[in-house]
Amino acid sequence: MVKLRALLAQLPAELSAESTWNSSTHSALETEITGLATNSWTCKPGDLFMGMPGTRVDGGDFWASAIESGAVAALVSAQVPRPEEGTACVIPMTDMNRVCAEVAAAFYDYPSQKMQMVGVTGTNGKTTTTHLIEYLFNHCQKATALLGTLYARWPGHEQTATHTTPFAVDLQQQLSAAQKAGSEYGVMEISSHALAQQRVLGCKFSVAVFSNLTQDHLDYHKDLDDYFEAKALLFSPTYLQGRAIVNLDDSYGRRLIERVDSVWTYSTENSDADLWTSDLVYAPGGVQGQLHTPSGTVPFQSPLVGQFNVANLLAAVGAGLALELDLEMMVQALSQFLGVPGRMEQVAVVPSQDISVIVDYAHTPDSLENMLKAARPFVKGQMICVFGCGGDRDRTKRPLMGGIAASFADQVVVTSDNPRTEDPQQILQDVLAGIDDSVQPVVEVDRHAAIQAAILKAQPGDFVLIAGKGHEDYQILGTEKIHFDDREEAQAALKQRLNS
Ligand SMILES: CC(=O)N[C@H]1[C@@H](OP(=O)(O)OP(=O)(O)OC[C@H]2O[C@@H](n3ccc(=O)[nH]c3=O)[C@H](O)[C@@H]2O)O[C@H](CO)[C@@H](O)[C@@H]1O[C@H](C)C(=O)N[C@@H](C)C(=O)N[C@H](CCC(=O)O)C(=O)O
Ligand SMILES: Nc1ncnc2c1ncn2[C@@H]1O[C@H](COP(=O)(O)OP(=O)(O)OP(=O)(O)O)[C@@H](O)[C@H]1O
Ligand SMILES: N[C@H](CCC[C@H](N)C(=O)O)C(=O)O
Repeated sequence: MVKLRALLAQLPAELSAESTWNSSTHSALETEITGLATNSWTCKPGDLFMGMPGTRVDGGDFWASAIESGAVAALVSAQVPRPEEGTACVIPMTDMNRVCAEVAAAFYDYPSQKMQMVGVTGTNGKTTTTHLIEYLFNHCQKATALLGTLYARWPGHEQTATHTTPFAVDLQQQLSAAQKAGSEYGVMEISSHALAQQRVLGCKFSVAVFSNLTQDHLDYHKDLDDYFEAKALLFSPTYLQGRAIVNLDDSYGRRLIERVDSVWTYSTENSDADLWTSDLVYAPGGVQGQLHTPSGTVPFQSPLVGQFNVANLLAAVGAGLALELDLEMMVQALSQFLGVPGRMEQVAVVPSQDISVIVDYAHTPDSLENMLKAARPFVKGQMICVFGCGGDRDRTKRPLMGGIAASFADQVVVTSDNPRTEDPQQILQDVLAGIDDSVQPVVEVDRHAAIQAAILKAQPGDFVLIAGKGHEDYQILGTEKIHFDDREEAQAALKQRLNS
């Protein structure tokens, strides 16, 4: 608990829109704040309400409802109409995103600065790399918290995540709980949205990883350069106070290297990098080779498949070495790390089936291509790709993904992903626009029927790759969220196949 006056005193002066307090502010300033809220509906007595400007409404306009629910005071954008003096404590501020992050970090007493933090950004690979880091660090006896797309977890605790990077209040609350539960290290996925919206402000990172930048989120970012600039923020002194670990094989990674002082590069094949691999042998059971690092060269083996996963493990080992973890111990742990739910996850039934079924979270052009290329060497028969594209998200990636599926798979089944509020048929048309007329994809708007058809029609030796939803256990149709899990759907279809 902290008095409002003490909390506000920690904010940079330029965030206050007015230099003097009015009389209703004075009594609130001496009141203890017991919690923070950014939603008027969930505001509790003793909370400080922060009204966030959104795309639909300005949360600040709901200060009256927050105060009625017991908020001690409200911080709002300067343009929000305020009450008459003496009625309620509503304080105008200049940049609510920044205010929210700074207040949250101060309220929870800067938890990230009591841990060694690793931030991972990039279009693809964040979830896999953060899981690898968590696994390697814990294997080296370093209690580590993980915050990302799937969940937030630390010793003795796990909760499902709603966003890749939590909003500032949840983020600081989770870091504080993780630190109090004994986490000495923390690893986080950091989305470009989070950086653009300053959700992570107040966090300091000892290590920041850049995996890659390819097309996604052009509904939110103006263009790829704008998307890159958002990701590059993580490597500025505002956040990074240690070493950058950057993918030398990625063109935006090479651009980033020019901007950072302390950097280790990694590459799956380029010996100019600080961490790189050679003598790679890929097999259905994983990959093995030589790992070259600033701490020496060692043989390694991993059950993960695909060249992109070699890049992910290089990034994870780099982060560990930057924090002085033992190379031999990390390499030993690599051989035991089996993967992440919904990433190249094999679906199997008993008795064993005559086809392979893989569920993967590829939902960008680059990851779809990587996934199909990684699987190809192991496909005896035909490679069948079932996929769709999310609604209310980057539309320009749809035809690109259609073209990639048609080029790299033998059969394409175009279906729905999470249509959200868009017309599902229109999304299918956007995907089909990228598929050459000579290809004849199966088009089935119902994802359940699409998965079932692909699995039932597959011939012995075929590979069915179901892309886009990975670990997700829901489907968003309109504004409704229903239970839907690609792995369960595939299992049911495989059982039907065995019984038919
Ligand atoms: C584009 C974007 O980031 N939008 C976020 C934004 O939504 P919005 O602009 O529609 O919000 P709004 O409805 O106008 O409301 C504004 C504020 O008023 C408040 N409010 C509203 C009504 C009311 O009665 N009372 C009240 O207090 C709301 O709580 C909110 O704080 O503010 C909302 C609440 O803070 C967020 O939930 C929402 O994220 C949406 C759900 C979202 O999907 N974001 C995605 C794109 C995202 O951030 N994704 C990245 C991952 C990307 C990756 O794959 O790399 C992530 O980090 O997860
Ligand atoms: N380093 C990589 N480069 C390219 N593709 C990758 C890489 N790692 C994983 N992929 C592919 O991208 C998909 C998503 O991987 P992952 O969940 O690790 O990425 P992410 O960055 O966390 O994605 P998101 O932020 O959208 O949750 C995987 O299922 C795989 O197909
Ligand atoms: N974090 C990503 C996930 C996309 C997953 C895909 N299944 C979809 O719904 O488009 C996003 O919000 O763009």
